[in-house]
Amino acid sequence: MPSFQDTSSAAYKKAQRQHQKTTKNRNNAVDVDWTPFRAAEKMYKARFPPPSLANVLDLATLDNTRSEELEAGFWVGRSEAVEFREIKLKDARVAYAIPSIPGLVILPSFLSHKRQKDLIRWSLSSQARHPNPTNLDTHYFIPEEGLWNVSAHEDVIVQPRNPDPSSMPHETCTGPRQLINNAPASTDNFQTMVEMPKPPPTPSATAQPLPCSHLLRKMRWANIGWYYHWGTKQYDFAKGKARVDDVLSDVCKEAVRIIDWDKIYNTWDGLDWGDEQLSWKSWNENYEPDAGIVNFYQTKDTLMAHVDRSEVCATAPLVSISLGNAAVFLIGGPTRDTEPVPILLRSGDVVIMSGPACRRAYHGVPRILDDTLPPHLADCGDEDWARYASYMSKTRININVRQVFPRDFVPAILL
Ligand SMILES: O=C(O)CCC(=O)C(=O)O
Ligand SMILES: [Fe+2]
Repeated sequence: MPSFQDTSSAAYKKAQRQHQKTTKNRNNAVDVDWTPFRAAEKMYKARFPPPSLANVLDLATLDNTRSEELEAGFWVGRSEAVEFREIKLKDARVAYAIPSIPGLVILPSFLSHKRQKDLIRWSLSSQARHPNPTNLDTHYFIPEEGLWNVSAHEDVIVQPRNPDPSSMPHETCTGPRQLINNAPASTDNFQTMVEMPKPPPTPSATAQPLPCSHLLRKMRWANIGWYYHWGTKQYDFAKGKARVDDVLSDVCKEAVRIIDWDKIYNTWDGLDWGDEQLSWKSWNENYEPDAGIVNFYQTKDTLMAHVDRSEVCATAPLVSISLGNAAVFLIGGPTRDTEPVPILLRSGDVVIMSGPACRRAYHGVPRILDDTLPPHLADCGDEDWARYASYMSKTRININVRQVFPRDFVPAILL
């Protein structure tokens, strides 16, 4: 048993004291915003008592080749925690569908160890840099080569943008991603969305000069493809589109193509596909990712419940790649009132969120599980990997890739 779960250990007692100190003056009034989703988030987020993972679906426990990885980390869930359906992939491997969430497909350990390393390298050294915005660009003069590449040579001090403090609302650059309820995008409101002003975000008045290595720990996201405007929660199509890297695009297409979507959707009638009726029949041929985000989580970071509804296509697969430390992922239904299913996502796992129900399901990441970096990503004496291993020891990366438009919709802006 890990020491923080052993009630007689010093580590447990220390956590208990800390918990008592921080909760001493807390107002215990009934939380008016209480929902089943919020309750689950709170439970998995808690530092004390540490959450039990007994109800968390951990598909890695079914795979003997992952036992070393499971033994190296403290946190393990259960394969019996949630009902699933096994789906044979076209290459004889298996994926898992969750009957309560139509369109959710989990491909455990889909990426080889080498591919995981390649995508971690790509995230930090190729994607989190100009011309792709990151959360830090608004607030800091980030060097064009990106923080990762610059700090390989010298831990230079990065200067804040220092705006006129009297002219803007207070905003910080490090907190969790701000998630507000935006109207879902669709082909009907596309033109209105394009015309809506997208003012640049305001730099923080309080950002201090910081060394690259320190700022890297504050990096939360890097943009992929179509530029996302966080202020309006809409894509800023007028800005054009950055290239989606071929390697990433190929990984995502491979994940979508290896699934026989008939096996997924044959069992589900009654889903409301709107104008995108039977669109899954052609995903194997025409799925094409063109936008996304690389999420960087440090072990204390969380991602609150949200729905990704900025894409004009509301049903095409969203491919979500997990790298580094493991996490608890929660996914529920169309409101926060649906009790979410907890799923343990480990490095190399791919999740596909597809179809009208799953793409509109609330989901979030309440917990990054510390000390779960798998042995194959740890420092192996390879000089080139050592810096990645050190950064990844406290990090989870999620590459979240989307197709913005339905295949038969060609917006005027693209003509
Ligand atoms: O980190 C994850 O697994 C999910 C990320 C996510 O939901 C998002 O980027 O919209
Ligand atoms: Fe999401």
